[in-house]
Amino acid sequence: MVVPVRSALSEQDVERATTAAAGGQLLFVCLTGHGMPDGLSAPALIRVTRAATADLRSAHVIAVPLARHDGEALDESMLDQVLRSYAPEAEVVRPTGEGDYRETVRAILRAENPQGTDRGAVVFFTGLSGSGKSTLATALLNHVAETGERKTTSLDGDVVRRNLSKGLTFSAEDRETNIRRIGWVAAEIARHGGLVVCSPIAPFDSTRRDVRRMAEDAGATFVLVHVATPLEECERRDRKGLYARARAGEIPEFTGISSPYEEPADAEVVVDTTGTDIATALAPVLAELHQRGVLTRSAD
Ligand SMILES: Nc1ncnc2c1ncn2[C@@H]1O[C@H](COP(=O)(O)OS(=O)(=O)O)[C@@H](OP(=O)(O)O)[C@H]1O
Ligand SMILES: Nc1ncnc2c1ncn2[C@@H]1O[C@H](COP(=O)(O)OP(=O)(O)O)[C@@H](O)[C@H]1O
Repeated sequence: MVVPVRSALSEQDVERATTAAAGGQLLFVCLTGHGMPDGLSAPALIRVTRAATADLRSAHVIAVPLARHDGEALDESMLDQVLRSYAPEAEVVRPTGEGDYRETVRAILRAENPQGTDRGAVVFFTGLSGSGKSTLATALLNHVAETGERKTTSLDGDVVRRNLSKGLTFSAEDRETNIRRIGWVAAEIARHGGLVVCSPIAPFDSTRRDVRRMAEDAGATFVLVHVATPLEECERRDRKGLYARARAGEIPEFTGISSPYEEPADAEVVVDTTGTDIATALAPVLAELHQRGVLTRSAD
């Protein structure tokens, strides 16, 4: 009997396979190639399969790096060939995943898929220069430092450009490289359970969506915050005098003046900081983070 495995086996799956094998050999084939394991990493798929079948005497667990292709029919026929090459005469038992999991399997699934504040998270502020991204990011980081609930990392636009992205320009290509680097680092930190607060301009919709995908593929919660303070207000603030210089033609490709900012249509939170204090502007961000389980504690 041969069992192709793409996700955790339930007790009922194992029982069905054992009954069908009627004392004969059982071969569990973990499909570990790209796109095959369902919601698990390849090593975790092997571990849960070993745990689910630990009590079986005549069972073997092997891993086959068969990757998912474009069509279901092709995937099925490749799988069929693979199974037949390992066990030419064997009947195939397909698991349903329905039923209960053994405690050892559940423990692995829990560790692989952390929930609540154990789960990594990326809070990504985007908006024009002077919109309030750094101020709100700092306020959020201070809030979390005060509650002591989670470990945090800040990836602020200006700071990243002095370190990780030193030497990059403000061309569209370099901005994209800059944001992808932020996304990659953020996803790696979040993969290990950290809370990452990013605050670059990130003017392009497609790059922001890529960053969301990177974070979510790392198993993290992603929250996009559009700091939607209008250009007129950012320009009125002109804290660094950059808008005046951009208007005077001294800074080329300045966001909002001579370089585009694509407003996000997929932001979880939108805040306009015009005429509001910082705590008021941060409130909807905190509400979203509490609602998503990223934070649970309140500052006193
Ligand atoms: N041409 C041009 N356009 C926009 N911004 C400019 C430019 N040149 C320098 N600066 C300063 O760089 C900060 C933005 O850097 P980012 O890395 O966040 O930008 S981007 O996401 O790569 O588009 C931005 O900082 P913030 O004001 O904190 O947003 C500016 O101070
Ligand atoms: N409610 C608010 N939230 C955030 N910033 C505000 C608010 N009201 C006024 N500001 C001011 O706006 C400016 C925003 O600057 P900054 O946070 O550096 O923006 P960015 O990082 O988007 O360039 C700061 O001088 C800040 O004090």
